[in-house]
Amino acid sequence: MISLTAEQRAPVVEDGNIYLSACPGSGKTRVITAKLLLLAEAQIGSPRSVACITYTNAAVDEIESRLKQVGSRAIIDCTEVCTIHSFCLQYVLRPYRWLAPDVPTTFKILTREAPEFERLVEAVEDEIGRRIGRTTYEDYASISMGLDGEPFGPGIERGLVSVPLAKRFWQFMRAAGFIDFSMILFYSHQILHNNDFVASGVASKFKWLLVDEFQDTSALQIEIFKIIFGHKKSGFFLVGDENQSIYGFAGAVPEAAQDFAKRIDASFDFALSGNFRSGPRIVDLAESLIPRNPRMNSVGAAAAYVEAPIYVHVGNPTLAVTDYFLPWVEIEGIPLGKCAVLAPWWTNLIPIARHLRDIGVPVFGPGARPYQRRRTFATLAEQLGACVEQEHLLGLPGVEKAIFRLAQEVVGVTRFDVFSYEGRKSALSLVYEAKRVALEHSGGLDWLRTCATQCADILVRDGWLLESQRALLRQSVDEMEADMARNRIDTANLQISDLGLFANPDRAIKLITLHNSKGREFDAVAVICLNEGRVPHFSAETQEEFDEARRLFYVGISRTRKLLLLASDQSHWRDRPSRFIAETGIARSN
Ligand SMILES: Nc1ncnc2c1ncn2[C@@H]1O[C@H](COP(=O)(O)OP(=O)(O)OP(=O)(O)O)[C@@H](O)[C@H]1O
Repeated sequence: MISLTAEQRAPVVEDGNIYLSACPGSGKTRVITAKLLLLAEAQIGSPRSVACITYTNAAVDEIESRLKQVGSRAIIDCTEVCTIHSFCLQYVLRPYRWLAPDVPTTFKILTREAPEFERLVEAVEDEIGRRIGRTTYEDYASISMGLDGEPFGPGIERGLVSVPLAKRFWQFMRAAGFIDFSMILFYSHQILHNNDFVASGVASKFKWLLVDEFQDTSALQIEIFKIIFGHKKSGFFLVGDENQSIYGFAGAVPEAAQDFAKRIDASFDFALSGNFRSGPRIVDLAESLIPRNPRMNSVGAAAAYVEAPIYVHVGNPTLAVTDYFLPWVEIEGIPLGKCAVLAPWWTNLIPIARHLRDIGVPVFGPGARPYQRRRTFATLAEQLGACVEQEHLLGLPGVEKAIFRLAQEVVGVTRFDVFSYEGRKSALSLVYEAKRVALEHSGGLDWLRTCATQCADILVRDGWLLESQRALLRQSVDEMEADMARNRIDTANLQISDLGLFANPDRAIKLITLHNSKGREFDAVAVICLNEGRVPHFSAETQEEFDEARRLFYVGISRTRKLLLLASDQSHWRDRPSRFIAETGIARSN
């Protein structure tokens, strides 16, 4: 069974709809898993299930693996752990696509990483004779379809993508047989809203819906939940932290989340205030920034962490990492793989990643890869690079996933049989070949070139690639080389282990944006670029925008267990440290 504290157990054993407010590090995942087990056990023998809807695929994996450790087969069969997008795909959009005529018949999901994404953006920009700028792709990637079917998001707000252009992009997307993540929600909502029998079917299937990170639920998701709730067959267990709501720009509406909880008459009597992650000095700092009621406290092993947070104001952000953070983690004996540098934007992280790589510090994050991740051979090469170094074969599932992705991208087919005996044999052949090639070519680039040719032979032989596609991997290595030349990488010194690092980042320091750090934890964290104009962003005008920036800062500082370094710098607009530094009351230490 899962061990819980009294405050964790209380909402688990309570009946009825609940909105659980939970502080950072309070074990939300543990509580949700315990609740899921309890509710699913009651469904054994009935056709109904319990859905647990989480924010990311990583959270799905974590809950599923915990379930497998503690739940019986019969219980697990009564659960469905998924993101809201896969929930909608599985129970609404795939089975009832014919009720949404705008959705292509056999649609695929367009992600930012798919090569078609950039091609479609280019087609739209071509039409108006505009050249692709530094941020064009990201501007398009930031756009979502709202409840009313209209585009919204930072790209629109900044005026870089007009509404007609966004709609043209969507038109091209659908014509090419794709929809994006926001469309999954939009069309699912449309189907549920217009077709009572579909909504009733979903509500009948799920006795309970457990929703994690409820504070960042978008208006569309809430409308979907409202429809399901309207059938009066399903209960809701909502878990969230209103102080960690950071996705307003992407459509999250914290007040709408609270309104929904009130509408379903959820009990607000439960709160988690024990933080198992961060030491008391870090908790005090977070409390100065955003006081909670009840107050957050360090509990368990975290209560014994003694280090106080440090604040520095330096010449540039890289110095904060090299001159303060790295020496500190070394003195404290914290492995690099358990450290993270967080910044407001990924563009802040790129020069730091490059510098750290140049001085031999293994890094994982934006700008760390010397070539573009979406290159056809990149993922498989990285997985194989990781296996070359290992005696054991724990990297095999990673190789299988890479073959799966490759077949999907290149051949355009979904080959689940990769995860069978045949796939395992191919993966093993690739690993042995990669190891053999490494004996002959120890330099990263030579290894990459030879491996691409040999791997293509194996993949064609085993039927994962077509004969006509044999040359693609080798061509992809040429593209990777061109990327590296553009990035002025010293390819003569590229090691196989440099490639392997991206498949197996355990020993690398993580460079992450504040937004992407949500839900993660590290032993040591440096939050950098804490200047006015960055946090809060210079475009912030309304109180709500300032409040969201404060919450973003709060998410960042609450990711660490032991060490916290905050840094502002002189390289930015007016050099003024973020107002939130003063709000924490932390003294200037240099
Ligand atoms: N009852 C408990 N006993 C011991 N450790 C616990 C307990 N509950 C949670 N923890 C530990 O606390 C840490 C934080 O848990 P978790 O990651 O679920 O936090 P969270 O509430 O999701 O945090 P955040 O919202 O900040 O992401 C984990 O390392 C977890 O193992």
